[in-house]
Amino acid sequence: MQCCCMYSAQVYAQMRRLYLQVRSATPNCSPIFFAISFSLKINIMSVMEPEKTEIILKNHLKRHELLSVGSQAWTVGYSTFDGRGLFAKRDIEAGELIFVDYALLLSPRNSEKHLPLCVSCYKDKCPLFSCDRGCGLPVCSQTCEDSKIHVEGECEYLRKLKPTCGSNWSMGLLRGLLAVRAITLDDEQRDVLAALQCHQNLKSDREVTLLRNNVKNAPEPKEIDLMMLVSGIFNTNSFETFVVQDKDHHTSLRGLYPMGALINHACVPNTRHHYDSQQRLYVIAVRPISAGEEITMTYIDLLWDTILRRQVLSITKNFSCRCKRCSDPTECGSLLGALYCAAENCSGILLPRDPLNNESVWTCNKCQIDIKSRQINSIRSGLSSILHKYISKPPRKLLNCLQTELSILIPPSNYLIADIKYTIISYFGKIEDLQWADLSDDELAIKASFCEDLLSILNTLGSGQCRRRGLILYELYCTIKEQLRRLQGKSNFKEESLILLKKMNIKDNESLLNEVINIFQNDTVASTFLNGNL
Ligand SMILES: C[S@@+](CC[C@H](N)C(=O)[O-])C[C@H]1O[C@@H](n2cnc3c(N)ncnc32)[C@H](O)[C@@H]1O
Repeated sequence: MQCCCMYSAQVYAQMRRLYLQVRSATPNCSPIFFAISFSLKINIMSVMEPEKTEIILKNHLKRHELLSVGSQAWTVGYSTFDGRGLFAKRDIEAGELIFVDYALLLSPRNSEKHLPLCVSCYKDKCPLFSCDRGCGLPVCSQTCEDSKIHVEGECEYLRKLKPTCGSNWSMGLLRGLLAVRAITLDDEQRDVLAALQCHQNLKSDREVTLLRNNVKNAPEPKEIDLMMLVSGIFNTNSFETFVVQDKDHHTSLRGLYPMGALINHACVPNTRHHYDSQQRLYVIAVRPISAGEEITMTYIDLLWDTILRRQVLSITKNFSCRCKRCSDPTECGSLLGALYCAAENCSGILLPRDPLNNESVWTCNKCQIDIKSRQINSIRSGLSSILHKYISKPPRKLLNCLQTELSILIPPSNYLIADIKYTIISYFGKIEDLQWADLSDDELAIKASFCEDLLSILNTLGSGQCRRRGLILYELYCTIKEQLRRLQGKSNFKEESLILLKKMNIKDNESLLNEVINIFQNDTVASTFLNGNL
């Protein structure tokens, strides 16, 4: 879902900004807010029963000729997480495609940051003009203006409402497009919509207001009800999807995928997902899944610690995660949340006694001292603000801070350290002034060792063939390729290459690339950064 990983330096920087915003915003959230959300109970009464849901989902897939894809290894059932979920009907192998889903609704994101773009092809790097029919939306070509989906959908409805923008196109209408598209769904599509969960407090009038502010005739009350319902369903279930424009550029959209919307979140999920060029959603097993096991995906970042993951899920998705990883103080042995013990001369680490309780004390594994949650929160806020100061520094400076100050303050297993390592591997060899030729041999070795550290965290978590593994493996592959290239002129090239690969515990570099290719097959976004390797 929001996991949504992209991989250009520019997009990574955007992700970081969002991440830091969330991170700095969460400590200020009222404890009452968390108390309310943490007391949410399993509510199986408010959702459609599994059997009926499954019939509707199958009809939806049939309509888009996707029912036979993936040999129907799934079924719908009640979940121990909340409501319904998808379950394996038989054993599923690692790497197996479980299903392909078609978006019931696609919409541009409603913030100006992601706009403007053409409402038909979703491209944003082309000149946009107002649709000649007078609907007030931007298009980029005659073909886009005449596309059936546009003409018979939002264009016709908007003209009835009489847009106020005259012969121009309107940013407000573009931002509120989801509300308009909700109205254009046919009966069968509305049946699918009715099968999806809607958190009442995730309903938003944002799109409706944008629409009303930009038309002469207000939508009817029952239309507004439907628009509000769709906003709630979207905010409960939507995925971030992408339209690839060129190697370095893709536009971000929101998509409602009925099958995807039935998958619950786990902090170590058993699937990964990606999109093809028609924004169809592919869900693939990252490890073997046994018959009867729930099929899960992650809505957020695997490398975050429990406190951050649960806070973000609570704020953005309105539920409190109680998965296996969240319930384990060591996070499956990864120690991503560990903090240094503050007691004098103690080299132990602090971990929560009960990670599902926000008020839990934290205990040192050496001196057994107990630290109250209030103190833990202030240590975390302090570390976040220190990191905030460092994270905008140029990557070489950041590396220096990591090796000096930060490594004294934060245990090596902590997610903040993992996060900085990920930032460094994303920049070294990839951005201006830090191209491969600019990196010293030592810097190459550091990048390789950071890749190994991050892969080791993922192995400890048991996250299988996930996308993040693919991204890190690709960085490792490129780094080793450059290291081998530098050895080429040497007389003892063969021996030194073997020593290098042995040190990394790798048979040959091409096997890394093969694993990357395996993970990213058919993934349109990944193919843009894999430089023709797919
Ligand atoms: C995309 S829907 C998943 C399907 C949903 N359970 C249903 O019955 O339609 C997301 C919602 O499912 C619930 N959910 C998903 N993962 C969960 C988890 N790990 N723990 C608790 N609730 C979860 C939350 O209510 C969340 O807002």
